[in-house]
Amino acid sequence: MSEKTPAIRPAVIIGGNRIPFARSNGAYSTASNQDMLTAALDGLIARFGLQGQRIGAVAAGAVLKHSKDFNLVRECVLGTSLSAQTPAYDVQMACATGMEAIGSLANKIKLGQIDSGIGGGVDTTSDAPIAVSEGLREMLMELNRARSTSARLKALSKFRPRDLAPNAPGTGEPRTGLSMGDHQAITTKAWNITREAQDELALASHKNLAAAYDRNFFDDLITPFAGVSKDTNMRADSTLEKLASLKPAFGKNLGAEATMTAGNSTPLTDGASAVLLGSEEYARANDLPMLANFVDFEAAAVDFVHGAEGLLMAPTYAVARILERNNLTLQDFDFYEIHEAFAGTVLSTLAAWEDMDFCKNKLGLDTALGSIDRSKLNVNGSSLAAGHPFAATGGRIVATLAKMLHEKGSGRGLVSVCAAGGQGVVAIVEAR
Ligand SMILES: CC(=O)CC(=O)SCCNC(=O)CCNC(=O)[C@H](O)C(C)(C)COP(=O)(O)OP(=O)(O)OC[C@H]1O[C@@H](n2cnc3c(N)ncnc32)[C@H](O)[C@@H]1OP(=O)(O)O
Repeated sequence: MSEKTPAIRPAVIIGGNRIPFARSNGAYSTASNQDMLTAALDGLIARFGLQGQRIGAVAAGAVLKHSKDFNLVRECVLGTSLSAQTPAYDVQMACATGMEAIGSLANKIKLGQIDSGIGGGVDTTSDAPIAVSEGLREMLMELNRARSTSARLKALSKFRPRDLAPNAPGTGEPRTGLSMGDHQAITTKAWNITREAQDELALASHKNLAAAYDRNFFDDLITPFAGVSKDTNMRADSTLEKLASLKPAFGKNLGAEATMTAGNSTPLTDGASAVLLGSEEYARANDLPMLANFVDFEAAAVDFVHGAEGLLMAPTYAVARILERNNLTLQDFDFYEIHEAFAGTVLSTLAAWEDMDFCKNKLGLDTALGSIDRSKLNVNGSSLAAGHPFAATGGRIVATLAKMLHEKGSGRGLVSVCAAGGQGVVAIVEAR
């Protein structure tokens, strides 16, 4: 190490805040990304007394955003009581946005570049950006440039009624045209994941989330927003019988083998989250709690376009690499937070880690990573129950896990988040 290389120091998770997540076109149907992320930040600021503070950096993002939100996160910061001298930037890595934002801030803290940071994300599918068609855009741009009546008429003459059809974003992968659910249906079938196993995982997610609310676990992690105080997708009264009765929503071409339903898939969701990180010195100087250390994170990507791997399987690769780098085994964890994009995603991921061929031939390991103790998986519920506002999920998971580790007083947690485009980000968090 050269004399100028900065020393690596711990990045500490101080705490988090999110607004309750709401099903799309429901309670937050008139709220914008800016409204929701600002609310999540406001709650964090109030909880930790950050009013007027210049934070080292705020990093967050949204998967779906309007063009007017080109500087979304900085605009949100300006709408809060943080010092206006707080720099902010947008991050976008599909559903791994929140993880990537938090990880990049943790690295800056570790290197001594900043003392404090707020990472998170927001998304709304209720206020999804609807773009005009290419034909209408070209006509409007020409009209805008026109300097004479004849030029304006010429531009207007190019209008075609069909150009009024709007372009709304979908959950389709641009390179394959398949929805993420249809991609997962292929993977779910390839790994022989049964409908029953998916429904059981979905039910456990709802029951675990409801139990966490019942023991007031979320009291210092969530602030109400727009009259909502709990995740609106949560169904504490869901049953295996009801889940078993639902029709397939994805992989319908698989006929009797189509196992993915609205009950074992995440719903489209609106929401926002924020997590405060800092150095130990910052936390001590500001009399703030230190819940856990954000130890390390790793990203991976797979070639799903040519069918070499399932769209949402990148975390299996990232986990193999982060374990090796940290000299850990898959069993060295007290909690596993595996984002439930679909129940089939979690179960395919677990099956892959248990599979000798996959671990040897795909992950390049000597042996299988093995199985995990399922009683340590998503113990306070996950995305199937809470919902999944794409970029906000990472912040929800990191804040939840840090609090779980703090309550336990020791141990280590593994985070795994899959993302569109065949990507994934995983992380290790440790109790202090
Ligand atoms: C983005 C990334 O980078 C990576 C990722 O995370 S990938 C994941 C991205 N997310 C997605 O792709 C979203 C996928 N989800 C969807 O598109 C939609 O939610 C969906 C197509 C699955 C379902 O939509 P929908 O038809 O509107 O569902 P919804 O009406 O709520 O539910 C259908 C039925 O299931 C029932 N149901 C749903 N969940 C239930 C539960 N847990 N228990 C009991 N019943 C349930 C509902 O009550 C409803 O029943 P009825 O017909 O009797 O009223």
